[in-house]
Amino acid sequence: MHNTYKQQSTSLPTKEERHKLFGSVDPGPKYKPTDKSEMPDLQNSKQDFLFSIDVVGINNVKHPIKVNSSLTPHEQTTIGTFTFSSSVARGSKGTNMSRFTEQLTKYSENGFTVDMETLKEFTQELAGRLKQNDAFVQVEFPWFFERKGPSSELAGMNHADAYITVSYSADTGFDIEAGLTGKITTLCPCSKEISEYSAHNQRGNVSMSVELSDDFDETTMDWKEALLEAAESNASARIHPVLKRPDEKMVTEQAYENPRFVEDMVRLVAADLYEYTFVEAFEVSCQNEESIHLHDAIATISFDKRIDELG
Ligand SMILES: Nc1nc2c(ncn2[C@@H]2O[C@H](COP(=O)(O)OP(=O)(O)OP(=O)(O)O)[C@@H](O)[C@H]2O)c(=O)[nH]1
Repeated sequence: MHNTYKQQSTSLPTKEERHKLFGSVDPGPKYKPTDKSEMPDLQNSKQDFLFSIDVVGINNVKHPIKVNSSLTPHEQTTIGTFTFSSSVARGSKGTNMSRFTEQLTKYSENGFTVDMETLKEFTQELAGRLKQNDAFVQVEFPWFFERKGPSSELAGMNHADAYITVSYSADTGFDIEAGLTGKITTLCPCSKEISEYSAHNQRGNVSMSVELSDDFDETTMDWKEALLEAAESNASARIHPVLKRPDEKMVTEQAYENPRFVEDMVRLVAADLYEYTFVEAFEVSCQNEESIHLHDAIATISFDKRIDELG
């Protein structure tokens, strides 16, 4: 099969000869077992290895995933970037790293739909597969959603970067965190105030991490849409893939009517997250890519409703 696209050439040495030319050698004698049952299992050796390990595993694992969404498209295939880990006790040498990707493959056999219930099941099962009391899974993915121009209603695709983390412990159960970074337009209030005309603006990156309440039900509420709305509805303007002139005029004027400092952004988004009943604690950051500087402007607020009080 592979020969069908190869040019028949007599002017070059054969491929084997070429490999030897560049240093390949014949295999030497081999004495170590090739049967798995006869191979030493170093990572499972038991001894006092001085310290327990908090986190051991693999990251930067890219895999296709399916994501459901309240916005169009309601189902999409995107790329998940996973981190898998667990702790390892002082008396064990290491983890069994093949089991992380082995389980990912099992879940992917019929298409891996990443939602919180499935990830909880995945994480608990992973702890069992690793023979550990705990496991941790994080998946980050670009989440796509349709966005229409405000006047023309011409649609295009935007995306935000979303993540979910699930920590499982046989003793304490699950901890779930979700987050989203969405892009927005901000127009500088100072620039608007002091200038005879115009105002400089920025592309802002609003990053939100939320701890979800125990009774959060993903089947009745899409947390991705809620976080995106918290970022975009408080911005000077939303970002659009397709804008005709009437759209552009509306977006430009809307930004001028709603100027925002980076501080304004984090405070306004914090207010929305504070009002969301499904959020127990949150962190919101904004990073504005300045158009009149080479540097960015940043601000962050952290708030835990169980501990912190307003005022
Ligand atoms: N524990 C550990 N494994 C590593 C590390 N780096 C690579 N590995 C690889 O992890 C793989 C082995 O995974 P295991 O799950 O222990 O393989 P196994 O013992 O055949 O699998 P089980 O039968 O499920 O126990 C090998 O390919 C190792 O080389 C490391 O830093 N620590």
